[in-house]
Amino acid sequence: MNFIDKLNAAWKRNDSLLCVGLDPDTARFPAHLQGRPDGIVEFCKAIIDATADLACAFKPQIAYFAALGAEDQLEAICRYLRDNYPHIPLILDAKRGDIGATAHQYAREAFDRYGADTVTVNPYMGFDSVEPYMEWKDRGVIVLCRTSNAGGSDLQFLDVGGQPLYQHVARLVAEKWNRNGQCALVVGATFPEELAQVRAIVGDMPLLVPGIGAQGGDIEATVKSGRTAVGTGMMINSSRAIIYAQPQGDEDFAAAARRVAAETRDAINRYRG
Ligand SMILES: O=C(O)c1cc(=O)[nH]c(=O)n1[C@@H]1O[C@H](COP(=O)(O)O)[C@@H](O)[C@H]1O
Repeated sequence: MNFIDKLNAAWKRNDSLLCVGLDPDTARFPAHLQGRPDGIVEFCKAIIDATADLACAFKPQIAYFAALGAEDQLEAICRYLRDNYPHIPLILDAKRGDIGATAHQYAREAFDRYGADTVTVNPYMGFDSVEPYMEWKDRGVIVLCRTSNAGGSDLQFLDVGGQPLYQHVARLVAEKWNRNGQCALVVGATFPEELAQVRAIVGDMPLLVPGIGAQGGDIEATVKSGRTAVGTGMMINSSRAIIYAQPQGDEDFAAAARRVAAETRDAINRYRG
């Protein structure tokens, strides 16, 4: 099954547009997992098991692993996801961008080494820096368009021929780059008006939408701006607000993550129409 079909099935199966972000910061781990050589794997497995029926995707962020030289733990987590939850898309968040020959190696890393269903890429170097990922026709390519951070406006809002650059990127991907129907775009939940603009440009193309939760994006505005006619179309990511949810009563960290993930999924579903 290709990435788009898998995503469509996951939206339906779990009645969810929630993507659970795996950004494992060991300093924020519960005491019993700190200092353990397999601490990241155990932390992420517990989060995955606690939220898998609530999520339409999981998104590990590679920097949290690479910074610690813990790529072996990222491999183990990706394997765990593929073996136990093969119906849930695995998004590798790497945001790579480089010349074609190097991009091909990054694509091998994402798709062959980690077995990701899809990967985030940076379009700044143009089509020949993104094309190598498209050789894996059953995988997805998620192109940065309108990022969730304030500084995204520094470049993405520059006027190019009467439209902001992020709209140009949306058109380019929708009309030219998406030859195999495998592309998606990143649009931040912190900018619902731009999200609506992008949705109007790209039709039903899936959007990865980070920025609810810790970054403060408004769920109602996000869903109303980005949903498709059938009330799907988005992987709405929340990382820190879920994986570091404060336990209540005698909950453990994974139960707290499940509680917040369920609340978030339900809040999203309220506005899907
Ligand atoms: O591509 C991404 O996932 C991404 C794009 C973007 O514009 N903004 C953004 O926050 N992200 C990622 O989404 C996650 C957001 O994490 P939280 O703010 O903790 O929910 C992080 O892994 C970011 O690297």
